[in-house]
Amino acid sequence: MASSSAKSLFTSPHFTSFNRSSPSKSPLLSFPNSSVSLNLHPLHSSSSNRCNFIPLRSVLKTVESSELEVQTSDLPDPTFPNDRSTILVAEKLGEAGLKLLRSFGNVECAYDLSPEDLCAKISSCDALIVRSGTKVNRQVFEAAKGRLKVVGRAGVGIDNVDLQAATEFGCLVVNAPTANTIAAAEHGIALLTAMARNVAQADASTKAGKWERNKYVGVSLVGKTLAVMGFGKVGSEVARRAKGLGMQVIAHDPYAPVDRARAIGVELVSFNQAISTADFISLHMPLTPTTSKVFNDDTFGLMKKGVRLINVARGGVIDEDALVRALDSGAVAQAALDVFVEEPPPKDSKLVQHKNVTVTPHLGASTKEAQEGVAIEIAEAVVGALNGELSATAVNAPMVAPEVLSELAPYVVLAEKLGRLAVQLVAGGSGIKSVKVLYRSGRVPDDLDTRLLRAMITKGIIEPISDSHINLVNADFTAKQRGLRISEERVLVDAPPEFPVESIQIMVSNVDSKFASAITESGIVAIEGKVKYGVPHLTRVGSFDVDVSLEGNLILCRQLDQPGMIGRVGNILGENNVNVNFMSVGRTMRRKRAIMAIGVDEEPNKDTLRKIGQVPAVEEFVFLNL
Ligand SMILES: NC(=O)c1ccc[n+]([C@@H]2O[C@H](COP(=O)([O-])OP(=O)(O)OC[C@H]3O[C@@H](n4cnc5c(N)ncnc54)[C@H](O)[C@@H]3O)[C@@H](O)[C@H]2O)c1
Ligand SMILES: O=C(O)[C@H](O)COP(=O)(O)O
Repeated sequence: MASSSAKSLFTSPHFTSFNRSSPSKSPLLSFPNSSVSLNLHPLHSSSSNRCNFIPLRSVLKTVESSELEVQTSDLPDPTFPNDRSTILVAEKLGEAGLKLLRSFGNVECAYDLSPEDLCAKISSCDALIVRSGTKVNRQVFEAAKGRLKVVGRAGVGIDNVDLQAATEFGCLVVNAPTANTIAAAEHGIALLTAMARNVAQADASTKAGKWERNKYVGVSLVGKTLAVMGFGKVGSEVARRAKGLGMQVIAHDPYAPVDRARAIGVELVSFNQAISTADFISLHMPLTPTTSKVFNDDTFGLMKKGVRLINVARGGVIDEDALVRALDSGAVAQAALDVFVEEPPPKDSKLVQHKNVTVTPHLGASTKEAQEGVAIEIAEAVVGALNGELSATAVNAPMVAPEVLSELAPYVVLAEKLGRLAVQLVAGGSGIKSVKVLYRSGRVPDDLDTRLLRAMITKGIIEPISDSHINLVNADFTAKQRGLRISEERVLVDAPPEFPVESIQIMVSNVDSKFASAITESGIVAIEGKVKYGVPHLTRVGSFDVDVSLEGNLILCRQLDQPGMIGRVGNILGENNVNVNFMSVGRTMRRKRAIMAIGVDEEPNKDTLRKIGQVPAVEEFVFLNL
């Protein structure tokens, strides 16, 4: 979205800045020009927020009294106002969640879409909700053409979502990590007991008219050792239940707190110790590059002969061919599997057909209770994200608590405007590589969460000079991709701690400036701002103190400090119908040099700017678009 004001700013350097000692250079940096937009929303990049804010409590209230039916294909209601968000639900979701979503936006339920159909639909959707059966890959984000703001995974595992691509496209990914924990743990225990007593095989045999009491003698659980691999939410619930069955439980999890394990009487051990001492091994780790095929020929070789394996985590943590070999050789006596590398697995899968294997079709989360819970959990997360709230279940963005978000609100505006000013002060061709941000605060550094401010500074620096749309999700990634290094320092100062930030200073090194006075004695472009009575102010430019509210646009003007300058420049602006909203003068010494900072509501035309440049005492000036 290129605005004409931004274009004229960047393509008319002669009239936007003027420097007697060093004539202005070419337009800013070498990136394409783009929009000038301001937005507090951490996900939306344009200033038009498509969603109306509805507090979640009132959404829930609406849901309770709603009569809406669940339908499998619910095209957007044409009577809905156009600015409602469109939410595509691509896999079956519990009714309570659907109702909550419908009370907020246009909901289309389209299950079993082919990858092509999903890509075709996605460019008209603001949010997408899936379970484990839909691959949300890079093609989906590309096809979304920037509209998709949030992907909601109605469950825990996010291995079917390309998080890197989501981040690059500035799309938030949220999941529903808690509502199906018990269901998955109960399914793990169901598989453990069913496998130990051959329930599935005996059931099939009996229904086939046989009576095979000797063939299906099982093994007992009491006193046996169970290794829980991955001691997270599901793993620890499985451990708790297995202890109730009289099993010895050990666990392996490199990241689990020892205290939590100790509290339920579980010993955390190494990977090798866990798999070599266990009679039963239950898998509960996520599928990641590190855990992919971690159960393979080598590791099966380390296990006790005749071990029994349960997997309700992800098929990909097991090398399935190796498991077939281990089952054939008897190294693994039995396996009970809910999840597979490919889902559904091929009909002739040797693993699925193996006589010592019990299988279910990824049913771990499939209880009525869990599905309703997951649906509500994901609907709340998606609605919250579309409303600009940062979800507690965000997977690819820093989580910022709502109270932090609200107290930082005015500083977020300040941060973006300072970033925007800093980039415009840099002379064309300089190329910004290194930016240092200094936060002065009355709070100890650990008490100041600056991730949101850093993201907004990045947005301010990059958006005016590129096509990128920056939000909290992709700010760090985009900065890195452009070779822009943003370092931060927090300094404790004597200021009231009830305000999170006293001042924000942005320093850009190794660049020329189109306004030489913005360069400090140490040769860096530096500006500083503060929030005063809730309004962002520019308080320092280079070595000059100024005080101008950051609203509208800004003219910085360096002149010889002499009487009548404010009147002269003010007159030129007034004669040309440019309204001055704020003005301040900062000087180094009486009757030496001064900087005049003038806030203007309108963008002065070229002629007006030329007239300011022609005032004899004016040494340099720059027009900056906020
Ligand atoms: N079958 C189902 O329907 C179903 C239902 C729910 C969850 N799941 C799957 O179960 C798994 C666990 O879910 P959760 O909710 O407990 O997640 P969780 O994040 O609470 O727990 C995962 C645990 O695995 C640990 N871990 C990570 N890498 C590990 C490694 N290399 N070795 C050992 N442990 C490692 C983590 O530290 C964490 O404690 C996920 O893969 C999830 O997708 C499946
Ligand atoms: O990771 C999960 O939450 C489970 O595997 C459940 O997946 P599902 O939503 O496809 O049942």
